[in-house]
Amino acid sequence: MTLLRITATRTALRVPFIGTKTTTVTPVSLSARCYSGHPIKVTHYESGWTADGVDDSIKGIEKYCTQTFNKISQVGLSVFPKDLYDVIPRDEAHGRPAHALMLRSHKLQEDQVDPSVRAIARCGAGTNNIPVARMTELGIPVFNTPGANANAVKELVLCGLFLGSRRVIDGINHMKDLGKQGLARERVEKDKALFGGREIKGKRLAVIGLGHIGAATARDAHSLGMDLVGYDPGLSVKSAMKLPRNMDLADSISSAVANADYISLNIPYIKGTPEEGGTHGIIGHAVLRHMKSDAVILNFARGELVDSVAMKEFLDKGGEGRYISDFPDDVLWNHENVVIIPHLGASTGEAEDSAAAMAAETLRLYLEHGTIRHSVNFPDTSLQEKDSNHIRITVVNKNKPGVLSAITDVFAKHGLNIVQQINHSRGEIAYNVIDIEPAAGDSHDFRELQKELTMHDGILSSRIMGGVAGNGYARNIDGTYYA
Ligand SMILES: NC(=O)c1ccc[n+]([C@@H]2O[C@H](COP(=O)([O-])OP(=O)(O)OC[C@H]3O[C@@H](n4cnc5c(N)ncnc54)[C@H](O)[C@@H]3O)[C@@H](O)[C@H]2O)c1
Ligand SMILES: O=C(O)[C@H](O)COP(=O)(O)O
Repeated sequence: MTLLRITATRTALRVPFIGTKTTTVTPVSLSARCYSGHPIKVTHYESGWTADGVDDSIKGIEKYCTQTFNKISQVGLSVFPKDLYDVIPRDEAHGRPAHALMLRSHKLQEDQVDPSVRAIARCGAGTNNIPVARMTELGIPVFNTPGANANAVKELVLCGLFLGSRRVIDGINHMKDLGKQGLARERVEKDKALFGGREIKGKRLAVIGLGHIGAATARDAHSLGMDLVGYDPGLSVKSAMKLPRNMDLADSISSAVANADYISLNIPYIKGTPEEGGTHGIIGHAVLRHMKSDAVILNFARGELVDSVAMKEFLDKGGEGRYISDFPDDVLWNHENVVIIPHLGASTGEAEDSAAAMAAETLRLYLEHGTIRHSVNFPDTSLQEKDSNHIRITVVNKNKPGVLSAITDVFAKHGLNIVQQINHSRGEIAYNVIDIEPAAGDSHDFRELQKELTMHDGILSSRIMGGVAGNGYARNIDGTYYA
């Protein structure tokens, strides 16, 4: 743990040796925090992740450790400066504690989240592979990368539109069969009648979910001459302004899909049925019965949104309906009116670079400055760094009465003046960024301050920032102090 006792003057912070190890760090390794260019001495409190014991495995680590699940773009990972971050694949970490986790579609288990993990970043949009509700209980922000891969997905949705209107895949497979038999030239003109299609111009597209992907799909479909209807009960003003001007907006999924020739699903997967507030199986019998028998359903959002059995019944009715999906499906995979793609929506170099870079920048902002943006469970929070000798402390607490005043009381008790602070809440959680500026000549016991702060009943964790990277974090796990 960092910063046990600090003796401050107006021009420099001097930290006397108290713990087992002393390091002198310069402002460069302080990740651009502002200590007016004066080197400060930081003492570690190396207790490891037990209340009192010392864990040798974390001694001497003076960088943030970001661990990756899935293959993450090197362009994105290069956002982490090498002097401040070690970035290692999880299966090469050999028990080294992580400060941040980065992943794509890996299904994260709670036991893969070390007690040292301060943040998790999903390089992509959907966070249903992360136990977000549990991370919120543990006070760990989960980030994603809104819009970073939207263009890639939109392009594959457009590809799906064309695949759904022309029997291109069946035709390609047929030509392979004929080629094998040496009959291609002889049969092509006769057999092409088997694979006739229709045009998308003038057809009606229903876009369910008008966020980054849905809005971009609507814009391009408009340029292709399609007639548009959308449904999104949470439509943001920003997204609404990006929609084609003559797009109809429906007040339910059922009314959006009625009369639509194509339906594009672009909504998040949320556990639970629609009746329970989730989106599991949202495209089931109740919605499918409103669809035209030749409707083409494009699912580049999540497989679980569609009730596969209900979809099979719809496709089996003998109409020309089709289902194009980016996700495996045990029921529909070999249906003649189904096209299954192996989750390729975001698999372009551009999208992988952009999502990884955004995730890395977001993690850096949080780890180095305490800033929160693009989080799916924490409130947006940003407090501009003051150009002075301040020390920044962040606190994650339960959003309930009395905790904020308890936090400020601890600072007052330690004779520390808060020069600026911000407190934002979201649902069950609240987050504070607090800057203090010890008066000239004062001596403060930061180890005790952090323990008192963190062990308050309503507090989940705290960080004293600006010391050695990776240190300065303490958690209150069910009344036990981990630092
Ligand atoms: N195939 C892929 O590789 C791939 C890539 C990126 C995203 N996705 C999926 O697509 C989803 C959307 O991505 P995005 O970047 O557009 O996200 P986004 O957050 O920008 O947009 C999602 C929109 O859906 C709306 N919405 C939520 N629930 C709804 C409901 N029940 N009915 C109608 N609208 C609803 C929201 O209000 C929001 O506007 C992601 O959650 C993810 O599951 C898939
Ligand atoms: O939600 C997403 O962003 C997509 O499903 C992409 O997932 P991937 O990064 O595993 O391709």
